[in-house]
Amino acid sequence: MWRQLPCGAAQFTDSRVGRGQYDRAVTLRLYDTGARRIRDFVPLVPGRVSIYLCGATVQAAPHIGHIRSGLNFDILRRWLTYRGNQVTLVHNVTDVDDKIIARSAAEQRPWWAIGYENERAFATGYEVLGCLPPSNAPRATAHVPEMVDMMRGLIERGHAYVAEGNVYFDVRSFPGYLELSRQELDDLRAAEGEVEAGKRDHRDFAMWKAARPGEPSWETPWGRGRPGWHLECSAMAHKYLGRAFDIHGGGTELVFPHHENEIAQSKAYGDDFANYWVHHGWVTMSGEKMSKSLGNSVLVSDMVQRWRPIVLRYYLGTPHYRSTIEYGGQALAEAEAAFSRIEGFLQRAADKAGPVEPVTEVPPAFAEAMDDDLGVPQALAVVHTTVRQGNSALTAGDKEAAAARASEVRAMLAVLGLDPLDPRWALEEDRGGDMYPVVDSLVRLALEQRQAARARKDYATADAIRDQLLQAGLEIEDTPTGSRWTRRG
Ligand SMILES: Nc1ncnc2c1ncn2[C@@H]1O[C@H](COP(=O)(O)OP(=O)(O)OP(=O)(O)O)[C@@H](O)[C@H]1O
Ligand SMILES: [Zn+2]
Repeated sequence: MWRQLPCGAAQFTDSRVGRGQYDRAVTLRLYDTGARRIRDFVPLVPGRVSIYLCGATVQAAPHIGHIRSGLNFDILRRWLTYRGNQVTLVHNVTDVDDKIIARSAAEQRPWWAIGYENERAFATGYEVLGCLPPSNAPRATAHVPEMVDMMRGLIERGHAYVAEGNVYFDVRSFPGYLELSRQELDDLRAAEGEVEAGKRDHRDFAMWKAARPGEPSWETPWGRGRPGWHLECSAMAHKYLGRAFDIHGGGTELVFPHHENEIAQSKAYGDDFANYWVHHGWVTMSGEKMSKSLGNSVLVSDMVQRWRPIVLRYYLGTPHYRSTIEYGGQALAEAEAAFSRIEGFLQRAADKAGPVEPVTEVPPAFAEAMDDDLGVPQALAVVHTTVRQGNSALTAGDKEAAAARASEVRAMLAVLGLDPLDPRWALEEDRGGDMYPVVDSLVRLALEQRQAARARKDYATADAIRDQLLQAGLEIEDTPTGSRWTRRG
């Protein structure tokens, strides 16, 4: 069952991941799409970092690509917090758009019911995978007055015009248009799709769409209508983060047109807008972007039935944020095996040396990797090296060294949101009720016995164990890295 988790379970406190002191020195370097290079990250206000992340269009439940987006920024946020910054993260919800309206008509259900149902599914998806809740998750439809203010300002300054109840942005009025994506206005073709009424130039874009019968609409000085996608982000970033903020993020496909159009609106309105543009790579399937509209979605709700959420987080959160993740079971099995090695060490260290708390400072090599454009793969290599050192210490009977390594591993994992001893992961047990961990350890025991029977070529016993597990309603999958179990059906 895909269960709603208890409210407030994921309340964020700085102390959970951030114990480092902010020393006003630049440590983090980030790839900025605007500059096309890695830049030193200097927040506008020392010790405070403001981030706007383009969020979900809530026409369907989240696939793992959507959650990767939230996860990448969750790790960035945790690292900035560790470095002593107070981070404000705004992650918007697009709760009205063409696809939501089309679905509402097809299913004969209110547009707002579809939006809210999926908004909850997104929030649960992020939470189940251990993302800290954003500082705010504003909905587009709750910010029509702010959008009207922005449109009024842009019309007064000659950057926008009204035509047949639509409000368009005049792209030729803003000289900086297309600087982010480095395109030439002359090369720009009209967007495909329906022709929009009253446009002066085919490249102008709609900020506001005139009402159509049967569709949701809001009152404006120019008649009833509904927001265009780009306007909501400019208006909400302005409202919650002010005239200028540090980082604007989203997937690479948003660079054009969405982020170009946001920049045009906000800057023409008088805002300085974002100081850094951070775009992440996709989760793909057969090389294509996983996408609700392409129908190649792997839903988070399905995935957590087959994989532990912490393993999914490891799988989705540890490749570099600018890389592509081609979805596949083999990589997931490898992620599970790699994560189990870390967990196994922490467990053995606790058995031998007693429970340990995370150290205050992560090892310097880990910090260096994280500072280098959020180099999570390199940082993770430091985790694995530390695990190996810890295992050697255990073998040598050096409890003190093993405990020290375990403390370091926990501190590094906390920054990545992957500390299995963090109470938040106890929520995982909700997947199968309170008995999940008990069942899991019993089934693992049975699988180990089956493995031992196979190793001594006692295939009758191995098969009997497998049959018993199948009869109990479990599915057993043999992978190169070991056997896994899931519940059937
Ligand atoms: N396959 C993917 N991999 C990584 N990030 C993705 C993927 N699909 C969407 N995102 C990101 O998720 C966030 C929310 O996206 P949104 O709901 O607008 O999805 P979308 O791109 O319209 O998805 P879809 O194509 O599935 O409808 C955006 O930052 C977007 O870049
Ligand atoms: Zn946006």
